[in-house]
Parts: sequence; structure tokens; C-alpha cells
Amino acid sequence: MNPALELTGLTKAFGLAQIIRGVSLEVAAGERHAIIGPNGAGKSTLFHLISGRIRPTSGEIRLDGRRIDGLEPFEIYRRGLARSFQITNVFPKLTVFENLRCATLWSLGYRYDFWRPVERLRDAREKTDRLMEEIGLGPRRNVLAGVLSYAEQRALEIGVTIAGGAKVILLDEPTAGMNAAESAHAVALIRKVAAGRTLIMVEHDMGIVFDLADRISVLVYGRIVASDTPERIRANAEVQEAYLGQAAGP
Ligand SMILES: Nc1ncnc2c1ncn2[C@@H]1O[C@H](COP(=O)(O)OP(=O)(O)OP(=O)(O)O)[C@@H](O)[C@H]1O
Repeated sequence: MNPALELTGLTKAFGLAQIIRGVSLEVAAGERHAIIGPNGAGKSTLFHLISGRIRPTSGEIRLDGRRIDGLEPFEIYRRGLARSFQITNVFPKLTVFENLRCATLWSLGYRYDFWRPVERLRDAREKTDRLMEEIGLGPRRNVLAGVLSYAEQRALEIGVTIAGGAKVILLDEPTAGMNAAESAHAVALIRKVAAGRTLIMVEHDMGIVFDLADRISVLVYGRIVASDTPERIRANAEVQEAYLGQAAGP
């Protein structure tokens, strides 16, 4: 079986600055994979490369065995990889339901079309309702997104991300800015939406990373210095030295 996502010899330079310096990584289907590393290591750049926002200088990216490097972000999205963009996907003056329906309609192939058949709209409504329940926002159905709590907005944002039926989801710091209770709630949600999907996340909170991830890759100055189970990463001396320090020590 192909890995869900495979990076081979990936590099990215901005001018003379080599930011990603030969990253090879396989993420299995269904895996929850975390990418950690110090500030400036290149984690966001790696996400930009995978999601098509920027193109690699060299190397290859495969989604379920098929090359995606060089494709536009919307083409990569259509092939089943979606990335959360932290709030920016959410329209504040639309309700929770309307936000999710927008994303669902788009994913079902609706564009502005006067003649669209009503049956398919019913499909969209049902799909939207299921999605809203999945992310736990059923009780907030008719609330404007702009007045949701921050954590609820992040949940909505995850809903918008998965609306298109993506099999691989990239989450960029999904608990950033949350208090402990909100983070715990977000972790439960991530666990739920990750079921049956492949998840790759960048997260700074080591408690969450070690709790959620099946495997962890440590990126330091544009190179993966270790990629392993949480237990082995915790015990890895090079990782301790490069990044974790006391924070995740045994
Ligand atoms: N468009 C760009 N042009 C030039 N340099 C860039 C560009 N984008 C990122 N960089 C540089 O690449 C390096 C890695 O940045 P990146 O944001 O990927 O790191 P990161 O691991 O996500 O950091 P953080 O944990 O702080 O978010 C930084 O030194 C940054 O200044």
C-alpha cells in the first residue's frame, strides 16, 4: 500500500538561504503524525510546500503514490489533501451552518448555477448537518461565526477543512492561543476527525504532541533529525539536545 503522503529529497531555498534541506518522510494512511522543531526550523515552510502554496526547489511530494509537487493548491485539495488556515477560512457574518454549507456545496461541485437540482441541495444539507455534529457545533447551528468563542471558531475551521472529504489533513498549531480546557476539547475533536483520515500537524505543545501523535518527526534547521514513535523520540539523545530539553524528558 502506498504511504498517504511521501516526501522525497525535498529542498526549498529562498535566494541563497536553504530552508528545507533534503526532507524525506513517509506518513502511512490513518497515521497521526506530528512535526516538531525549534522556531525557524522550517515547519511552516514544509506545510506550504505540501499544500502547494510554494514550490520545492527540488525533490518530490506524493499523495497516495501520485506526484503533487508543482500542482496548484486547489488541485491538491481536490486530490484529497486539505490544510487548515486558522480562522481565515471562516466567514464571520455567516452562521455556523452557512459556513459549513458553503464548504460542502463547493466540495460537491456546486458553483453559481441557477439550474442546480434541488435533490442535490438536500444532499448538501444532510452532509452539512452530519459535519456540524461531527465537530460538535450542532447546538451552535444558527450562531454567526464571528461571535463564536475562539475554540469554537477553530472547531468550525476544522469542519471547513474536512468538508471537501479530504483523506489527508494538515493542521497548523491547532491549539495555539487556547487555554487548558479549550485545548483538551480541541484534542478530543482532533482525535475524532482524525479517525479514518491521515493527520499531519505542527504543534508546539509537547503534552498534546506526545498524547496525540502515532509518530513524531523532529525538524531542525530544515532537516529531519528523527522520525519515530513518541516513546523513542522522548528517549532520543539527539532530539533531547536539539530541541526537547527538559520539557519532554522521561
Ligand atoms: N518567503 C520567505 N523568504 C525568505 N525566507 C523565508 C521565507 N519564508 C520563511 N523563511 C525563513 O525560513 C525559515 C523557516 O521559517 P518557518 O516559518 O518555516 O519556520 P517554523 O519552523 O514554522 O517556525 P515557527 O515555529 O516559529 O513558526 C525562517 O528563517 C524564515 O525566516
